[in-house]
Amino acid sequence: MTERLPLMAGNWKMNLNHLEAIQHTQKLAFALADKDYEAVEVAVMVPFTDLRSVQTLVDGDKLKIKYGSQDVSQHDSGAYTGEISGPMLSKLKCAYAVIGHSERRQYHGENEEIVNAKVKAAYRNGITPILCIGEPLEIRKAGTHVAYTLAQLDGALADVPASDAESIVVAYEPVWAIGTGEVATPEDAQEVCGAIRGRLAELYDAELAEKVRVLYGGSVKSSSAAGLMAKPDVDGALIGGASLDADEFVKIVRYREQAVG
Ligand SMILES: O=C[C@H](O)COP(=O)(O)O
Repeated sequence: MTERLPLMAGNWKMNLNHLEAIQHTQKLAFALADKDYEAVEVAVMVPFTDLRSVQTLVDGDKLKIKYGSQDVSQHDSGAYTGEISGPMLSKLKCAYAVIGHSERRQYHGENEEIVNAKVKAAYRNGITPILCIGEPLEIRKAGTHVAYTLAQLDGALADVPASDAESIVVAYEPVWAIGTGEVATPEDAQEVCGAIRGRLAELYDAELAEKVRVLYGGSVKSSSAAGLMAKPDVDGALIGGASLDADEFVKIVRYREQAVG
């Protein structure tokens, strides 16, 4: 079985201006030790306006923390006012781009076709997508959450070759758990993360599916991280609110030191 290095990715959402971003990243860099990075990959997904500041810090101080954007345009250049392209992000050495976050789907009308085009734009520019999928509350209540989430996965990966898909990060983020304080149980997370891995094996092959990291996101805190991470198909977390508190984020990175609760 492939060893998957867990990924703890903070999604700052629309928080922290570039000065605050510098302060926050320095705090993380100061708190995290080499041994933390050996056990876990640590990343921050920051607002576009913070990227240059974070890049300068990471490059200048040779920090091991990775960074990326929260979106990417499906187009590489042109008359798309307000958009930020893959080549721009790759010039800033972004390792990752969050794609298809439920807030983008809800507030910016991103559908499967757009998400699929954005996944391809990221790969075209050497950026690894953190693809977000997950069901809203009414779908969970109807009991069709696995099928719903897998359909989102199918749509996002349409015509994406295995040579690209093998590096994708998939984040299962049930919408009802995002920013609500209502974290999914480890069993809920495992059910869908396991199904995602199963579908990757069907779409590609078992070897690829074993390599891909599947994260859970939705109200993750240091008190819930260890329990989620104990599940075999949960390979990390996409952390919103708790990633804005450096001490709490570091505790999540060090989930192995926390009780399984
Ligand atoms: O991308 C992160 C998720 O939307 C989770 O956010 P949250 O941890 O604030 O619930």
